[in-house]
Amino acid sequence: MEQITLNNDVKIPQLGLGVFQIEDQKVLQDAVQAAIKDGYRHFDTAALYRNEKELGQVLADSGLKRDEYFVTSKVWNDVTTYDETKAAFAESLKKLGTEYLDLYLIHWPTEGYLEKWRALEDLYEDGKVRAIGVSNFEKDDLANLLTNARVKPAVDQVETHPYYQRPELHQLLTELGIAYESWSPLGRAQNGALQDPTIAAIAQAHEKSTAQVILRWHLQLGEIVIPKSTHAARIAENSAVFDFELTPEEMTLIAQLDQGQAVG
Ligand SMILES: NC(=O)C1=CN([C@@H]2O[C@H](COP(=O)(O)OP(=O)(O)OC[C@H]3O[C@@H](n4cnc5c(N)ncnc54)[C@H](OP(=O)(O)O)[C@@H]3O)[C@@H](O)[C@H]2O)C=CC1
Ligand SMILES: O=C1CO[C@H](CO)[C@@H](O)[C@@H]1O
Repeated sequence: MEQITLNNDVKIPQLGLGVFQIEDQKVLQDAVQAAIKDGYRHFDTAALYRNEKELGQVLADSGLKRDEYFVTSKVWNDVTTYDETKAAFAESLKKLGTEYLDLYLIHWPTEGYLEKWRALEDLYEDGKVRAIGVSNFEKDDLANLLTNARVKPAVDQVETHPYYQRPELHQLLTELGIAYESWSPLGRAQNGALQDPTIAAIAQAHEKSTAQVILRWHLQLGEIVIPKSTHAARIAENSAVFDFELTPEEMTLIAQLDQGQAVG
């Protein structure tokens, strides 16, 4: 699995498994076990997803050593103070059954996010989390955070797919040295991108699926991606994206599909 080096030198596998909406223990177990077999070593959860305990259990039973996989969790919007953030982090660690997180994110820039960031900075400086970052932060939120931060976020996890490409945010994060992580990278399979004729033609040329072309496009833009699936065949398909390359012309054709349309 390819890795990206974050701005604090921590390495993150560029592709991971998102586990939003996988709450059933058996379904989660099957998905994560299938992913591990296919080489996934990066798992993206959140307090909101109500599956940290189940994910922690599968990882603990996987036979992988703790430093062989990367786990992200996120502090939800109902947490608004420094102390609540520390408590939420401790709760996530306990549920995940681990002594540290690889990446902890502020899920949305809602009430108290500067105070929440101070708690994340302290957790980071205490060695409880290897990298800290944000999610769903736009230009103004980032500017405000950076004015007040001691530690620069390592990552901004934001919605991105071919019909919602966000080139300006991409450029800004590149300039700031903050890694771009894409959520709903397949447009949640809801917006038609998986059936797009331009993407289908590119897929046919490479003997790949449209999902693989979309994920490859994200990877070639330097993004971290966390597609979600509960189906073993799709989990395998989504990880088989490191053995082909889109041409500059194909990247341009996909760039032209942007509609500025979010799904989340
Ligand atoms: N920070 C944030 O605010 C947010 C973060 N996230 C994170 O991002 C992850 C991914 O985003 P998500 O919203 O789940 O959307 P995705 O873009 O990953 O799409 C998931 C959907 O696509 C389907 N799918 C997956 N692979 C394929 C394939 N190869 N072919 C056809 N269909 C496929 C899945 O179905 P099936 O499972 O049936 O295979 C599911 O319905 C989440 O799990 C979560 O970790 C998501 C939303 C917000
Ligand atoms: O992580 C998340 C999963 O999706 C939800 C609905 O789009 C988001 O609100 C949330 O941020």
